[in-house]
Amino acid sequence: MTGRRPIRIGTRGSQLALAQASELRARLMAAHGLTEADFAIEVMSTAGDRIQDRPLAEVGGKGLFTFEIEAALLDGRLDLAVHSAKDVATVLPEGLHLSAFLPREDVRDVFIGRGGRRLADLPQGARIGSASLRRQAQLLRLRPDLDVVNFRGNVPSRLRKLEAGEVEGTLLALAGLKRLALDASVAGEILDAEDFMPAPGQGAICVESRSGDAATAALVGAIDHAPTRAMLTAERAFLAVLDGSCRTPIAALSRLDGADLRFSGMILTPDGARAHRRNETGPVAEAARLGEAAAKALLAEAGADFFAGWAGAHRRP
Ligand SMILES: NCc1[nH]cc(CCC(=O)O)c1CC(=O)O
Repeated sequence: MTGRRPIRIGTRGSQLALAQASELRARLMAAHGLTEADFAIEVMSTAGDRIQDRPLAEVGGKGLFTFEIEAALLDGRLDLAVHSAKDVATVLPEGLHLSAFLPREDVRDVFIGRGGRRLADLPQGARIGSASLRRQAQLLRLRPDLDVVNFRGNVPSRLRKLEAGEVEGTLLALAGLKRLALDASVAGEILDAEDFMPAPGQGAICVESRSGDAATAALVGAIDHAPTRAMLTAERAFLAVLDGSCRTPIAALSRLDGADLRFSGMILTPDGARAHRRNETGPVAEAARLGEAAAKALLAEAGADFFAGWAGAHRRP
């Protein structure tokens, strides 16, 4: 690649985003015999980074962490962008596609209690910080007495706020802690993914690029991880059906079992009082259909009144 302009990778500037960009670069270097000098990591600020004082739900979740980066891709200022798959909207801007998925990290959430406290040991009414409606709903389902308050900021700043006593506990994705090498030092309670379901896409990193850019597609296609792509295809199809219909908490879980994909999807009311879950199993090749089928079944099962009461509550990552 010597003599060519560097491959420009767009990313947000959080520590987690930079760790993800480094991971992508390392995989591309290994696959193609490239060096760091062949890449330029372009750090970009997004609306999601700048708006810290309001719940994401109020701001409107879709594309909040990706819009500026996608505009730079479309303008040709970037060759590719790296995102947490969880933050990527189901409908991409015209002209962009997800050209690769990296091997998925752990999908589970971790409860981090002040002083190492576990969820079951929290006092009545304890204040828990989370900006995620999905986590709020599942937490309240287990512990309706808890007081869930909005809690924004990147992973290290949330951990600092917890330590400072702003809240008694918080929930984070284990994947993020691992990528920041914080999983060993942060005493957390790893929650079983069956009992406390992850967000669609949680723990996966995806690469976005221009649909017509064959050179970039070939470059990143070499590191595309087929099992992760299959799981994400089911989860994003599930989300795509529900996104247009509701703004309630949404959780999903895919497991690969030989040639089969076992998909579970769940919708809840934000207070956790009602929840519907649906499982669909079928060939990996039908991943999208499994996710869609689960979503349609849930829409039918939950009924219009399930969604009506929560029209003002937006989905949050
Ligand atoms: N909503 C922000 C966000 N997007 C991706 C991750 C974590 C890493 C991942 O799920 O891949 C996080 C932080 C968190 O939920 O703890």
